[in-house]
Amino acid sequence: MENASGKSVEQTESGLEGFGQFDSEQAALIPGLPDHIALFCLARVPRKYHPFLNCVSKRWRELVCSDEWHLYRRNNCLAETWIYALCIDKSDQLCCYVLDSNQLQRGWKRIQDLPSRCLKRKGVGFEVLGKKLYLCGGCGWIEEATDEVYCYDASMNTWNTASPLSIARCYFTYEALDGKIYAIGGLGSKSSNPQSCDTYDPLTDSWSSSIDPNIPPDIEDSVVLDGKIYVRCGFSAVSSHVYAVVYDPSNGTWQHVDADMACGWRGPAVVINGVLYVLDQTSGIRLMKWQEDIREWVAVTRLSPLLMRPPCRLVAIGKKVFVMGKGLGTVVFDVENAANMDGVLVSSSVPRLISDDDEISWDYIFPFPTMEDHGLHSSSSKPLSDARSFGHMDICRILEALGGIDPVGLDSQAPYYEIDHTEVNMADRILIGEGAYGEVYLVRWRGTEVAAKTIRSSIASNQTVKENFLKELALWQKLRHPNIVQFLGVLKHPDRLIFITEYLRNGSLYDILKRKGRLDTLTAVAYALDIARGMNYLHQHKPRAIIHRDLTPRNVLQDEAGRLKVTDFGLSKIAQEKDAHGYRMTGGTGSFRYMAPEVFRRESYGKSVDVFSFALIVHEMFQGGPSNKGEDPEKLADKRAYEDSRPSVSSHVYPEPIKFLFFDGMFAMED
Ligand SMILES: Nc1ncnc2c1ncn2[C@@H]1O[C@H](COP(=O)(O)OP(=O)(O)OP(=O)(O)O)[C@@H](O)[C@H]1O
Repeated sequence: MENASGKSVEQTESGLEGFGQFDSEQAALIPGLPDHIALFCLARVPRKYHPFLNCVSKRWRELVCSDEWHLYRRNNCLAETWIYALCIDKSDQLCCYVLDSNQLQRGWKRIQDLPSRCLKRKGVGFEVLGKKLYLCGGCGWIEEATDEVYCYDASMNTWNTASPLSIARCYFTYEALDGKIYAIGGLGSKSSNPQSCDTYDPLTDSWSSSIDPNIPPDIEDSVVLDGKIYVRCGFSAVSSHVYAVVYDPSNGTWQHVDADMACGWRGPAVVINGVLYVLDQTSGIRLMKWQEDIREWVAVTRLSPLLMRPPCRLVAIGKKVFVMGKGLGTVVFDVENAANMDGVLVSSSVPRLISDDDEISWDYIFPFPTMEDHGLHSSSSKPLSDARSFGHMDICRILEALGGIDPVGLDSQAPYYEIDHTEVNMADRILIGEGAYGEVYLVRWRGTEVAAKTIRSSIASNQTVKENFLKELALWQKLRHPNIVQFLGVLKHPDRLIFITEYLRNGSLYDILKRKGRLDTLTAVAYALDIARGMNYLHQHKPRAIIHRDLTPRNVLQDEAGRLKVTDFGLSKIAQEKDAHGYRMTGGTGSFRYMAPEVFRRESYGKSVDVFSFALIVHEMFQGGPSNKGEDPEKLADKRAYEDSRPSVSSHVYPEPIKFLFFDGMFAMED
């Protein structure tokens, strides 16, 4: 595979020849098109849609995950670079964030957990080669430096172990150059000599080591310039000066860097168009440039401390400089424009993370799928999942034959759409209300007001209840209808079960009826139609109808435009579980009032139970209050279940068709 990738650099420089190997014998990538034309088109699909491509067929997945695809996109300037940042979070554990440099508005996203063995490490190396991210060495408070290396394959979204470093080291510097990783200097374990350089060759998955007395142990930073690795060292290494050494891989020599260059190199560095830029944070934050012709450091611009919180680090992509401060607050500017600007730099920026993590290291790679992509795009939109959910069995068969996958199917291992809990600031939550399952809060997510529904730990701690609940949410997340409250995701929280839906600021139909009493006919009919459309959508769901089971005015919410939307159909599953465990359903909040007889009798039931509840809600809208208002809801449900009692219908309150609707609903025995 790696050999093939080396070869395909040359093959694909000029065009699509590198994909010739895909042509033979297999079914066409796109039926009716030669593969090289299909590839020409597919490679131009933006990065954010690759997870969708991944799911169309096995062959498309193999293509998107291949080195050839990666190289082709890079060689044709189609690649979209993502920046990876290694941070230490509040609990003192390593974590990794990623930023899509073309979509800054999406902000930093946390990627899949790092290998558990290295979570507590410090001084690790973090470097990129191709589409792989390497996490090397490091040490812990009680753990000596290690030689372990882990490799993250961004196209597969997996971590694996790679060949260990030649010697254990931590707090070293690392650079990628000519397709190899160099791990330089740092501190070692008691038995190892870190005054050496380890070189990793991905073609052989092996490290080779060379010792040189010029390699300093106290390394601050490094950068690749003119095909050489420049390493900046701390103050204390030799006398009281900052000094730097340079490694030339062409002859394997280490030399000291001239003092004029070394003394002005006072911070993280990047190279843009062969010019060295340094972020000097010793007084304010200034971007300096090394002007080789006059051999001087020249100030390019300065950054407002209001924009950034030092310590800052730098990454360059093309002519763009990304400056990351504390909590990954990020400022981006074009270095050419910055040079023409006087004074404080104004630029685009990415807000810092709420968790205020301290970043310690980062790098960037050319993009391949990451956890964020899978999390954001995959679950609700997999072609096979969609085809199944809409009952297009013939399309399912085609997709299955081509190796399509269904991550949201009922038997799926990844049934719900996760939202990183750091994206929602629960500290600023506003309590909207409380139901049988927990509190509902108004919170902000990605700049939008959303409702966060918390599930009491007494309910969510039951594993069966939780699993059923997540299964229901997996179903809900696929639904889209103007009269259905939009489910947005489950908050990935270590010890809470919280899910996010759209926020409907006008409250529930229960609130409306309480406020207004009896509704005029036009409004009541409009509301009834809204509910009916939403319910019809649920009942028409394929391959199985979704039955609400707990349709009440409290579970019908109104948006700002006055449209009603049905919610909480997933929760009826929990109610079942609660019943099974001896809990009451939602009696306290009045569900008994709208409960169909067969549900009360705990018989098997179908869509008609929702029709029953719907009829009672319609009745209530015309009547101006719940039927049999004074009666105890549970006794009422009992009477309806065992004595066939039904609310009375006064002829003057209802228009004739509504009266029929009401009777049909109340006495509907079959679906
Ligand atoms: N998406 C939402 N947008 C705005 N308000 C909401 C949203 N979801 C729920 N609420 C409000 O929060 C309160 C509690 O809702 P919740 O669904 O937890 O309980 P309920 O429906 O009142 O009762 P039950 O738990 O018995 O169904 C209600 O007043 C409801 O109007």
